[in-house]
Amino acid sequence: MSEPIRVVVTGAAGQIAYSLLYMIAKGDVFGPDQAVILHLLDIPPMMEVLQGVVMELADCALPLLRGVVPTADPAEAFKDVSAAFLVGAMPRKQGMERKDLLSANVKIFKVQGEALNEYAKKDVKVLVVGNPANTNALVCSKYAPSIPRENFTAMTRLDQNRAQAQIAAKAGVPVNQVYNVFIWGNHSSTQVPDASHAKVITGPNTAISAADAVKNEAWLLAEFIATVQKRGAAVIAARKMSSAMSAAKAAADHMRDWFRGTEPGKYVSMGVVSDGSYGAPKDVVFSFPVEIKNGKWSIVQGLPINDFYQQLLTATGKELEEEKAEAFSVINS
Ligand SMILES: NC(=O)c1ccc[n+]([C@@H]2O[C@H](COP(=O)([O-])OP(=O)(O)OC[C@H]3O[C@@H](n4cnc5c(N)ncnc54)[C@H](O)[C@@H]3O)[C@@H](O)[C@H]2O)c1
Ligand SMILES: O=C(O)C[C@H](O)C(=O)O
Repeated sequence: MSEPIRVVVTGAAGQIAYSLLYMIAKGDVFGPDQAVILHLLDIPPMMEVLQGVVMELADCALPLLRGVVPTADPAEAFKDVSAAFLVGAMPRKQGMERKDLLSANVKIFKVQGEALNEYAKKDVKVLVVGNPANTNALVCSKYAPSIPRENFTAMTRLDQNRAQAQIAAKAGVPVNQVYNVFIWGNHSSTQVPDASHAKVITGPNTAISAADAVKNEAWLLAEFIATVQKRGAAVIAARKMSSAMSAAKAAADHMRDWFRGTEPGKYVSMGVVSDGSYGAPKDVVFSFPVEIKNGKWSIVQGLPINDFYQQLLTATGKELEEEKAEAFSVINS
């Protein structure tokens, strides 16, 4: 058993954290041999609620959990952390787009970027979940210049998981038989769920394309894309609250793969600071298919993209550039 690592979860008294903390503390993310000390950040009015979460974590009697630090102080929360789940932010309500949260949330990520810069380990891996996640991740990275930009990522894994589940249901196979469906661009309704490279496992050493498995190309190009793009809104309409259990699972998947790597030939979606690959605008946080080895992600290069998807990629990239401009005008106002 190695030394415990310190992991911060912000918004620790909120909905997503309620599921996520358990997954981290029981070893789903950093593995069964990695002990953790959880730092729980929330705002001062939530400290009493947070005490209830602390009690429940103790009552789970989890052997990997070696300490819990509940706090409203970013300096204490980010001190010496190796991983940061930035969840704390306002969720959208029915009828809103995620970018409508920019003015409420973006300043949180400036403050937390500064705190990461000052107090976290220099190799900290940061996952931004709070919406609008891509642009918040970009802001956070800008205010943490001493930490490499590739250490700041935004969550599009929930969209990928949704896409995988849709294809599995349509093909009539368990979800783990579907791979290489991924998400391009923004975690917004312009995101591009792309099944054109997806495969469905049909036997011990055989796989076919998702198109052959679902036998319905028109569905893959229209209803599938729209369902995944609008799934967050559909959950809000039904639950009257935004997704939480599935968001926590996706955050755990994202950080697990980042720390522990991806299987050869199997790609995952991550919002990362764009280098302009596939014609995406540079210097926005854009979701790409990535492979991960030794704790480092790299964008999968050379995938053929047809005109249909290329146009969608251009639109989601444009939205990210607009969000970026708005975010910095809010911060500078
Ligand atoms: N990227 C994704 O796929 C995805 C999925 C689901 C939800 N989200 C987003 O995640 C965020 C959190 O959702 P939730 O359902 O847990 O919301 P929630 O309202 O249940 O919890 C948010 C928590 O954050 C806390 N908080 C607010 N400001 C803070 C700050 N400055 N520092 C620390 N904590 C702070 C709040 O007090 C609250 O306890 C929302 O922005 C939501 O839209 C993103
Ligand atoms: O849709 C939302 O506002 C929450 C989250 O981003 C989601 O995709 O479920």
